[in-house]
Amino acid sequence: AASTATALTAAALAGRPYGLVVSAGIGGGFQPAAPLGSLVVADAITAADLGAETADGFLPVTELGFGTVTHRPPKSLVRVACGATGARAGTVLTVSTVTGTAARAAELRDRHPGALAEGMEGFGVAEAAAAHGVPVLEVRAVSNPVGPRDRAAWRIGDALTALTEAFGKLAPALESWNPHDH
Ligand SMILES: O=C(O)c1cccc(C(=O)CC[C@H]2O[C@@H](n3cnc4c(=O)[nH]cnc43)[C@H](O)[C@@H]2O)c1
Repeated sequence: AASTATALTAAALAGRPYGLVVSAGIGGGFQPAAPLGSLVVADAITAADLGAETADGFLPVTELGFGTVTHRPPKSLVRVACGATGARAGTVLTVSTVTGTAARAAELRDRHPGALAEGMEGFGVAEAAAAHGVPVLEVRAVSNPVGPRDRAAWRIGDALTALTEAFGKLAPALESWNPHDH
């Protein structure tokens, strides 16, 4: 978030503002919807653990009366990104703690039925982009299942290969994206 805000501010001050922010990386995939090596493009970027724990369960900051928990990339941008890369569109959760148990995965799935993946940076990047009025896109290549911690199940190399291939197709598609499309 800090780096994105700094880059956006520096570019704006230099008179060459960015037109789009892309947050990309590896991530955990909710199974079976987002298999290892597959790509997810966020149609919602949601802070999954930004709020308060209460005796009755988790309350997002929005229910505490302030803040934001979801940023929504432009629909046309999501469509273009999925069309170019074959990615699935769904909610990508931003977490501060990587999910490591089946119980936590189930809790997140209950709270966010549209979630396909989780990562750690998307929401902060989206906050910075929103502060500058710049659209945001989040792309995750699935390196591990969301669930019980199992380092043997990680496929970071495969995910990075998928992400690299996706960017070969994504970059030209983004160049031709018209921000005024709906
Ligand atoms: O130690 C672990 O059990 C563990 C499991 C998965 C990921 C990590 C990381 O520290 C990854 C940080 C890095 O990768 C992204 N990422 C990848 N998989 C996940 C995930 O399942 N949940 C959240 N973030 C993930 C993350 O965006 C960071 O860039 C450790």
